[in-house]
Amino acid sequence: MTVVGTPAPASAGPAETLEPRAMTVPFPFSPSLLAERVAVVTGGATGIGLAIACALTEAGASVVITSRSAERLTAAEMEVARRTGRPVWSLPCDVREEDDVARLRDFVSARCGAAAIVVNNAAANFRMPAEKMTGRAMRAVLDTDLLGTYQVTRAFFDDLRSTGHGSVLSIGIAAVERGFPGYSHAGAAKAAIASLTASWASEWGPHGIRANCIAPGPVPTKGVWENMLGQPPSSAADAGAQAFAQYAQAVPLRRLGTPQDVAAAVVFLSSDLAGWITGVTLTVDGGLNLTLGP
Ligand SMILES: CCC/C=C/C(=O)SCCNC(=O)CCNC(=O)[C@H](O)C(C)(C)COP(=O)([O-])OP(=O)([O-])OC[C@H]1O[C@@H](n2cnc3c(N)ncnc32)[C@H](O)[C@@H]1OP(=O)([O-])[O-]
Ligand SMILES: NC(=O)C1=CN([C@@H]2O[C@H](COP(=O)(O)OP(=O)(O)OC[C@H]3O[C@@H](n4cnc5c(N)ncnc54)[C@H](OP(=O)(O)O)[C@@H]3O)[C@@H](O)[C@H]2O)C=CC1
Repeated sequence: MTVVGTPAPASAGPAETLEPRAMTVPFPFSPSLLAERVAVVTGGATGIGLAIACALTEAGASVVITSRSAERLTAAEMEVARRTGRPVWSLPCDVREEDDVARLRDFVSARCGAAAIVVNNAAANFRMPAEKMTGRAMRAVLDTDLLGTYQVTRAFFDDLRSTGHGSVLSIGIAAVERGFPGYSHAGAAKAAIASLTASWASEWGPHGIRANCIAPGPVPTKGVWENMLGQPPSSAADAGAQAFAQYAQAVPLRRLGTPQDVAAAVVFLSSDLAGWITGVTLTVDGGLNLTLGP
């Protein structure tokens, strides 16, 4: 059984070993909480998406993960099985490509049945000053984060409705209404995702589909290190690691987030425990947004 905040395995790379740990508590949900439910997690082979796939699996769901890399997906299948003792299924899919997304829907349906839970976690990012932002750069991120989220969710609409308890969860970013300096493309995409979520919640509530957004604060995954900060640090003495350690002191709860912090919120919001919660953006950031002023 995995736990929330499970320490990284001995084989983990430097980025994982430097990840700050949550308080270690037993997996808090019943293993039958999501029994008979089928879940799809985009970007589910790494970082936060992998933790979400593990947590949904542990809560009893049948989970399909997807990303562009077949290699990473195969490794993730093994990792989920190792951590949970249960299988997941995977299919490469670029969320920007409509044909890929249609294949994904057919694959999920054939292997597991109608999806009741869709987690839009796939995203792309790179630092670029706003005045240098080309149309191609803007589109690369909007297509992945925003169009991908819309496209995947819409493809599964009939499935979500047919289950009678559909749940869409999209991963945003905490305090996005303040902008995202250096990443204006990702900030715009994530802000739009919060609006999409509210529209879906209103339009699809009568169909029994809930739609919510989770907005994490900083979670030092390998993806963040590689795409936003350069190479992962080689040791805790590395300047990047030191900067993160300092950043953690600004957080009221005095630590950065872990993928498991976000995954626990996903399991709760996906389940009937949250059966009357829809259209919300839940911030998961240790209180960091409270320090940013009015
Ligand atoms: C607090 C933290 C919050 C959030 C965290 C995360 O999201 S973590 C998630 C982190 N995970 C990830 O990010 C996942 C991995 N990321 C990726 O796969 C890529 O970043 C991608 C999907 C954006 C590439 O999309 P693609 O194959 O369509 O790209 P392309 O090659 O066709 O280029 C299109 C245009 O984009 C530009 N441009 C592109 N890349 C860079 C760059 N590195 N550098 C600079 N610029 C870049 C470039 O201008 C190019 O136009 P040009 O100059 O040719 O006219
Ligand atoms: N870590 C953090 O501090 C924060 C993260 N977030 C959000 O959390 C989510 C997960 O981030 P994190 O785990 O840190 O980073 P990762 O880089 O580990 O996760 C991003 C995932 O998206 C997948 N992906 C990227 N582009 C595509 C695409 N076109 N089609 C399908 N899959 C794609 C990647 O897989 P592949 O390359 O194989 O396609 C990767 O698995 C993202 O939505 C991110 O914006 C939000 C706030 C803070």
